[in-house]
Amino acid sequence: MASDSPLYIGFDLSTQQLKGLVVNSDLKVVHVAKFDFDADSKGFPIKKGVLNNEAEHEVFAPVALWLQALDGVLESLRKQGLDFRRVKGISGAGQQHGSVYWGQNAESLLRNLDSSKSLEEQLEGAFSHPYSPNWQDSSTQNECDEFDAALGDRKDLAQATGSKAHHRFTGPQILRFTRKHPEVYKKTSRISLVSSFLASLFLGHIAPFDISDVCGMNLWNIKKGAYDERLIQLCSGAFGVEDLKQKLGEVPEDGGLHLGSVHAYFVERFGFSPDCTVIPATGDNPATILALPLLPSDAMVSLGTSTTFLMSTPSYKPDPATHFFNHPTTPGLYMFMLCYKNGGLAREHVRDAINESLKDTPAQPWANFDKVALQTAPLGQQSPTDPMKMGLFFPRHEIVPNIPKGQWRFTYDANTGNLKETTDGWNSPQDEARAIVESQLLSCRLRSRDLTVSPGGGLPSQPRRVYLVGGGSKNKAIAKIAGEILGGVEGVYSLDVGDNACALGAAYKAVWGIERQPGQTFENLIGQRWNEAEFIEKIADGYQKGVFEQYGQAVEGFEKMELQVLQQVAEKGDGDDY
Ligand SMILES: Nc1ncnc2c1ncn2[C@@H]1O[C@H](COP(=O)(O)OP(=O)(O)O)[C@@H](O)[C@H]1O
Ligand SMILES: O=C(CO)[C@@H](O)[C@H](O)COP(=O)(O)O
Repeated sequence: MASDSPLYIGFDLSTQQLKGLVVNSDLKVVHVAKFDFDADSKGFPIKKGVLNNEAEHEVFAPVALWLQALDGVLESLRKQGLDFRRVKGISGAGQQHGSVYWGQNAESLLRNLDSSKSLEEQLEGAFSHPYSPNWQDSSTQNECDEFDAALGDRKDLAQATGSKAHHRFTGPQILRFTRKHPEVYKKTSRISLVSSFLASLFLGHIAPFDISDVCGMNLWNIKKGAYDERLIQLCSGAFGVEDLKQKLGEVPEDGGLHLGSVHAYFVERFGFSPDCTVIPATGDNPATILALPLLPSDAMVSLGTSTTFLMSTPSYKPDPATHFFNHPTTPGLYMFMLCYKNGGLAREHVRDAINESLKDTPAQPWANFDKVALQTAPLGQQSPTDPMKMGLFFPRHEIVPNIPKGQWRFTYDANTGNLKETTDGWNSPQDEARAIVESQLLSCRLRSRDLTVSPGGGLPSQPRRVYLVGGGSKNKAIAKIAGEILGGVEGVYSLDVGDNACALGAAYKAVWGIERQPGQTFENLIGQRWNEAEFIEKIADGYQKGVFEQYGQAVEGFEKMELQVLQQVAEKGDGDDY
């Protein structure tokens, strides 16, 4: 490639870090920089990127932290030798659902950014509220109940917005905000999602919401392609519909829209070209499905702080247990998603417990976890007549299903259907390495089975391929178990970019936004340039006859186990009952 050929940057503003990844028009990665919130930030008492108010089940992140991180990542890219003049387009991905509350002076502070000062110095005062509610927050049960009831019940809400009410969704969060901080809400000029916040910084004015990420609010009526008036009415509380609509702003349909040129701050401070164009940033999960030309028969599992299961599909089949979003680039397609709060951090608890029980601190912290997980038989069954061991391991209030934190261990006899809550026969924590991975993946299989089809040849319904992405995708033990449980006729794959899939998807979105021909879809453009042999690697077998069917029986027990736990917590007046 010529030394002045175009480059594109995708940013990923996730829970624990901000990444910036640069690609060329051939989709090859040429630079990656990362700012780890806990390790690299100064002045924020955060842990794993967030702050907690346990008493109210609140989880939130300081917005100024992200300003510090953005200058930090751009500085790292400069040190790596990135020639910013070549960057033709920028897009991004933000952790979903988080909201940023801008003060009255926001537009003027953004417009007048001074390149001799840092973003943090200049914009610290641009917010009416210094914190962004995080997707791990579960403070909004009352508001969720009101959202579910607003259109009838949770099924009706899911039908309209793609999801039932969820604690982390922005609509219930805004409603709670109007009640907890009415004076601050009154002084708020605009509300951004984390994705549109990121785009706003580059633009130097407040960017609109993205057509996919807006579906994570419980406010957008997907089939109507507009805000749902009844939900806006509810969410605006005492402040009125027009006021809220003005705070939220318009939502352009085109995910490749040219929002405008990068602000002079970035031109003067880092050497961007003044005609570098900002393309809408989307949610981190929608961006992840853009990291490759994903087919409707494929599944992606993102093993980040959260575990998410993602598919691209032409069918809109909303259900209270799942999520549907508009596809980030392609009208007529949807993104199907399951999201587990107890993903990476829950697996880390088991990993640490195993290392502790072995009194070992291995150089590769996952070494013991992996060894034990692979030594354990599927479902802990030494022989087919043994009962299956299965459990739920939730150090945090879980989303799917809505169950408060806790641990539950069961045995299940698939022949008799007998399910028993017991720790008998469990060797904890060793048995939990395999059990926690199985638990997360059995839940994915249970909830995605209606979207998968038989690949033919008499094989059972399953994905064509399973792609693993996110921090946990480098773990071969998890990949092996994923293939055994989810299947995948062609196998389990990881992306060459490892845990940077989300930033890569954002960078590809920028390539598409700038280089597409009129009417050219994302799939078409990326599909033509995609170099499969170079970009992905098969890391585990997928469908294996026998074990796949064994896990098929386990799914039945797993469903029963969840229902039993849901009933127990409902009797205690905790959680809810879908
Ligand atoms: N070798 C590994 N095996 C399993 N999990 C891992 C491994 N390496 C990193 N992880 C997990 O990856 C998570 C971070 O994933 P990442 O996708 O980078 O985060 P984010 O959610 O912030 O985007 C950590 O919580 C960690 O548990
Ligand atoms: O809440 C969700 C999706 O609904 C999470 O997936 C967030 O989008 C944060 O993701 P990571 O930081 O784990 O990537």
